[in-house]
Amino acid sequence: MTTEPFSAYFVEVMETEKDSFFANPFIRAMEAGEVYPDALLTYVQQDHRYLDRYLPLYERAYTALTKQPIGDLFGEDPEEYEAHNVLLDLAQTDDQSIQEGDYSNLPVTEAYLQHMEAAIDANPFVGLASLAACPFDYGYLAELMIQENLVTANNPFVGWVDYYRGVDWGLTKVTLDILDQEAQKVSPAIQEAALQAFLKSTKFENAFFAQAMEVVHD
Ligand SMILES: Cc1ncc(CO)c(N)n1
Repeated sequence: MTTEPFSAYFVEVMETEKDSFFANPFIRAMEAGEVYPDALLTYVQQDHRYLDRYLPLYERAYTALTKQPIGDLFGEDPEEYEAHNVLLDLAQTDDQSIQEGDYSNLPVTEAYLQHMEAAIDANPFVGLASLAACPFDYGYLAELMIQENLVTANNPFVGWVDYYRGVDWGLTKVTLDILDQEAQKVSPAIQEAALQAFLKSTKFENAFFAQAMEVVHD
């Protein structure tokens, strides 16, 4: 056992991966305050699908590890409508198409969800680590974007960044606390598998932004 909490590795992963997030065309457009309506709509559609499946997966891993019901852990806006609406407003569209659901999952969306599902099936600790990237990475990136003045008050995306800077910390903290506690009960091999699952999810997070931007160039 190491003296560092298990979740400290997640910070290390993001320190390594952050440059590739900031090279991502979707993030670069955000920093530049450039609005690509098709990319934003595609992102929100895919994210709506993603969260619909993510939330039950999270609940599965959470209850398997803690033996507790999920309660109101997801808070008041589990589908993240507030954040999505910032993007839909910028794209000058309402969310009708999203609610009607007349679109399919893009490959990264599907692959990312299947990765988390398989991780939970294999082991709930590994599963929760794979699920942790979702709140952790957004919180980390949003904080950095504000701290480093990459997105400032007059940037049209500042509301989106502010949302993830604040709201996701609740779920992040609970998730990291569980992982830090459970890490002490699992083998080094399972810890390593969990770290790899988190890294893979983080790479999917980057690809998830990128796939939305690809529609602009179609
Ligand atoms: C794909 C993805 N990752 C992370 C978040 C943040 O919850 C989100 N809404 N969507």
